[in-house]
Amino acid sequence: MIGSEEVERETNPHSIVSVENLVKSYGGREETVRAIDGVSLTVEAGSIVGLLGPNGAGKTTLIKSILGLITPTSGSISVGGVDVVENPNRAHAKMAAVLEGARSTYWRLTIRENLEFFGRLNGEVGTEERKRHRQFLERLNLTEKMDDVVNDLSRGEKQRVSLATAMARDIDVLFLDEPTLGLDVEGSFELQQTLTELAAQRGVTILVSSHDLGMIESVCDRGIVLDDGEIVADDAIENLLDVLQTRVYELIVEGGVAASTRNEIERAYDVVSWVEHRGCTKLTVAVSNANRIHGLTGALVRNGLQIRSIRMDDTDFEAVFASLVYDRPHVDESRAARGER
Ligand SMILES: Nc1ncnc2c1ncn2[C@@H]1O[C@H](COP(=O)(O)OP(=O)(O)OP(=O)(O)O)[C@@H](O)[C@H]1O
Repeated sequence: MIGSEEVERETNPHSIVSVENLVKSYGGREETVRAIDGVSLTVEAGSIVGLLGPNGAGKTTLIKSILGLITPTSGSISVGGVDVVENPNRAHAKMAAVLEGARSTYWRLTIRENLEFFGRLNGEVGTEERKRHRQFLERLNLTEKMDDVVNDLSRGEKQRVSLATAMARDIDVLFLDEPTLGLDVEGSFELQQTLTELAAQRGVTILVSSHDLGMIESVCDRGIVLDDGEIVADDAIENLLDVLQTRVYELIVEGGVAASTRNEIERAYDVVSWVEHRGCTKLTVAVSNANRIHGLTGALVRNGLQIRSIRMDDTDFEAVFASLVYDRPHVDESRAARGER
């Protein structure tokens, strides 16, 4: 409305992002996927929040909705007091995103040219801005490559340029989707340091979605776990350590496993599934402390079983979240078919 001042929506003066009862459905009449199913949250300015959850949980949809890249089915979102759906341009001026697989830089331009281009989106690029760009490139170890065309850089360097261009604008909120994907250990460590400094020194609020639980643990103040479009946990990172340090192991033992042995193991461990196949049984368990695996192998051997192999599955987040955290049973078809629990 002409002449009317925008109503500040936040009730908490320190919150910068506010999502209320967000629903986002995809699809038509035939089949609808409710990717976000009634999510409400607020994010404090200057904090680093990790978004966790299995594949398809709704993390990317949530980030894209807050960014105003997709229109919610219902609910409201505001950033810095500005309604993202009603005023996408004003809200956008406060945010930047480094999204997985998305090209947020121009690959035919040099790093310097990219920074000038993206910097100009927020106004004139003067001496002050250029100084800030230089500092940022130094921090990201990109100074020497400033005049290289982005296309010629390594994957990790491209990732860092995306971050630099996002920060070339003076933004309040930064979103990152799987930022450590494709980075080596050193690259990942440098990225983590940069994020921590951005929040601490420039007060930038960061929302990061990642399957890299170690990274989430080391940079985030708070973790939000999504499953099936709903928030199933929202807590300080130290209260989520059980989840973050959980790993899934697959043990293969010779032959079948007696019901009494299964019961004993299930009483002591978070068993994800038992699957019998070709004369062997594959036991999948989630453990939050690797030392517990020794206890488990001991119990199997004591019950007369011979262990053929043990493998850590660092990628089975579905199992981690389902079996441990929120009591949502991970269905084992072989057992369901036999009518077992
Ligand atoms: N454009 C789309 N059209 C239809 N369905 C979609 C679309 N985008 C996402 N979905 C569905 O919405 C649900 C949530 O997807 P989303 O990508 O938000 O999850 P995610 O937690 O980011 O998953 P991942 O970790 O695999 O990236 C999934 O069931 C997905 O298949």
